[in-house]
Amino acid sequence: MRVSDALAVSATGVRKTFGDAVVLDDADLRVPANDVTLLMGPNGAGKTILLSCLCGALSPDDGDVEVLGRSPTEARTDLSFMIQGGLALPDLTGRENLEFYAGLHPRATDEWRDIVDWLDLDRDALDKPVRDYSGGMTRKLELAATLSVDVPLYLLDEPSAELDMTTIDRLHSYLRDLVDDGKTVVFTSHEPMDADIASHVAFVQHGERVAAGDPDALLADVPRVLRVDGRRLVGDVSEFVRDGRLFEDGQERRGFLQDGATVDLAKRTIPDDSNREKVAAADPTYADMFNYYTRVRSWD
Ligand SMILES: Nc1ncnc2c1ncn2[C@@H]1O[C@H](COP(=O)(O)OP(=O)(O)OP(=O)(O)O)[C@@H](O)[C@H]1O
Repeated sequence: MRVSDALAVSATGVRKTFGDAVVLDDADLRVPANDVTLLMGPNGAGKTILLSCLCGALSPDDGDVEVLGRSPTEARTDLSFMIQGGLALPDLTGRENLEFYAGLHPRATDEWRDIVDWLDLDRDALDKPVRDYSGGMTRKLELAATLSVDVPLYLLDEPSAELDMTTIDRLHSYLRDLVDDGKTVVFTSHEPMDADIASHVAFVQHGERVAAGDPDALLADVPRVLRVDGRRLVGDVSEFVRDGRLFEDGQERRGFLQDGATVDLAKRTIPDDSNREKVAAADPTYADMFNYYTRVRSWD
C-alpha cells in the first residue's frame, strides 16, 4: 500500500465533554493521505466521538482539527461519513434510502447500484423497508450510501461490524481500490482482521490516542504470548502474565509474558503433567495486539 507524507487529517489536543463526562481528553490523531488508517479501542473509548469531530458533526470544546487542510465544516463536501446505525431511515425501502442520500451530497454518484451487488445485498431486499433488515443488511446499505460519494476522504464508523467474513473481504478489496485511486480512508473497528488492510493503526483508550503506527511495527512490540488450551486449567499461571490477565480467544486463553518469565517456568507450577501440555508459547496475533495496547500496556 502506498504511504504518503501528506496528512489528510490532523487533530491536536482535542477535548470533548458532555456535562461532567470527559469523552476526549487531549486526543491527537494524524491520518496520512492516500492510505487506510484504522482506529481501534474498547467500547466507549471515544472513537465515534473523535470521528464525529473530524467530520464536523460535533464541535470539540478545545483543540485543533484540520481536514484536507481546512476546518471540518469547510471540508464537508470533500468527505463522506458513515455513522453506524445512524444513516438508514427505517420506514423507507433500501432503494428509497439510497436515492435519498444520492440527492443530498453534491458529489454523490449512482455507483451504489454496483456496490450493493458487490456487497451481495439481495436486489429484492432493496424494495423492502429497512426496518425489516438484519444488522448486516443495514450495514451494507449504509456502506453503499457512503461509498457511492466521490470524495477524497471517507470516515467510516465500524463498517465491518455484523458483516460475514466474505463480505469483510470484499469490503477490504473495495477500500484498497479506493486508496489505489488516491483516496484516504479512516475507519473504526473491533475486528482484528481489519488491521490487514491498514497501513496505520491508532489505539484509543479513555479518549486518548495511546499508540499509533504501522501495524507490523506495533505487533513487533507486543510481548510474547503465553497460551493456555481450553478454558480450564488446574494450576495458576497468572503470576507469569502481565496484570495476571488471560484473554479468552475461542477455545484458548492468552496472556502476555512478564519480563523475565518463561513458559517453562509457568509449566513447572502446574502439578499435573497433562495440564502442563496445555500451556505453550505463541507469537502475538492482531487480536493479541488489540488486547495489549488497549487493556494491558500502561501509558503513565
Ligand atoms: N451525546 C452524548 N452525551 C453524553 N455522552 C455521550 C454522548 N455520546 C457519546 N457519549 C459517551 O462518550 C463515550 C465515548 O462514546 P463513543 O461512542 O465515542 O465510544 P466508541 O469508542 O465509539 O465505543 P464503541 O466501540 O462501543 O462504539 C461513551 O462513554 C459514551 O457514553
